[in-house]
Amino acid sequence: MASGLRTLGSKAAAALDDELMSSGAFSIDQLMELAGLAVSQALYALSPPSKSPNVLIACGPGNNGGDGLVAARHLFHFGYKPTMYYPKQSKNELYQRLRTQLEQLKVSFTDDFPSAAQHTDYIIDAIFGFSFSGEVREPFPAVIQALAQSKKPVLAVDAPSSWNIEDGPPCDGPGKAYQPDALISLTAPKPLVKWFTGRHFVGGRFVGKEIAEKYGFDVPPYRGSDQIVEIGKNGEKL
Ligand SMILES: NC(=O)C1=CN([C@@H]2O[C@H](COP(=O)(O)OP(=O)(O)OC[C@H]3O[C@@H](n4cnc5c(N)ncnc54)[C@H](O)[C@@H]3O)[C@@H](O)[C@H]2O)[C@H](O)CC1
Ligand SMILES: [K+]
Repeated sequence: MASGLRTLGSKAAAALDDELMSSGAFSIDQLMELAGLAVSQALYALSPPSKSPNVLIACGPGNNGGDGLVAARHLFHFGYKPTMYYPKQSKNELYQRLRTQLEQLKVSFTDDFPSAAQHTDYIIDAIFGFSFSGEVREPFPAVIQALAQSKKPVLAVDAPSSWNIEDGPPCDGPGKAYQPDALISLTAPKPLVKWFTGRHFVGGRFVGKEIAEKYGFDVPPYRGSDQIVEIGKNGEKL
């Protein structure tokens, strides 16, 4: 309860996703679009394009990476210049379409994350979310290392990548010293927020009170038409 809001563990988050996409009648495209839009709005709240025009977005192989691809498109339209690092690309049609949409906007892709990280203004970590487990596999250890050592601010999507969803930062390895500047939790904070010390947003506005109660978390106190809400250490709206 470090954020003051009740949290959602990794198994419950996956079960909720399944329910939203079965009896809830949502498609993954819809959920990912709202999640990615919320990520882009969190970055805008943290640092508008006039302050940090260049954004490097690291995307992993799953839906966390998909949120990063969607966020990049919105950020482009907000006036940022996104650069993508997306080393393990899924053959799934949804991800291919998200990539094509970026290519049509002439968004650039890089293979060298550590070098790109030195020449950007802001970094988005969309590598792993609530389905991450175990030790970080190649090619991501060097990326986590670069995130941990980054002098540029980092916004993590749903989880600081390499952190255990329930137990927080790993005891050793490249993620041990990783503490991003900001985090956007999607739908609800995960238990790892207990170890997180930066600015905390919640987004992914697609769940009503009834479902939230069933899964034991709170619908965040969104204001008006906002897709995100910043949460203080005691759960208050900032
Ligand atoms: N309801 C919501 O809030 C929604 C959130 N979304 C986002 O989806 C992710 C969860 O997505 P999922 O595809 O289940 O998993 P991940 O992206 O977290 O990762 C899976 C991916 O990573 C690989 N992997 C796992 N462990 C490791 C490891 N140790 N080393 C290397 N690779 C690893 C695994 O093989 C998979 O390929 C959630 O966090 C939100 O960001 C949805 O967009 C919308 C609904
Ligand atoms: K992440």
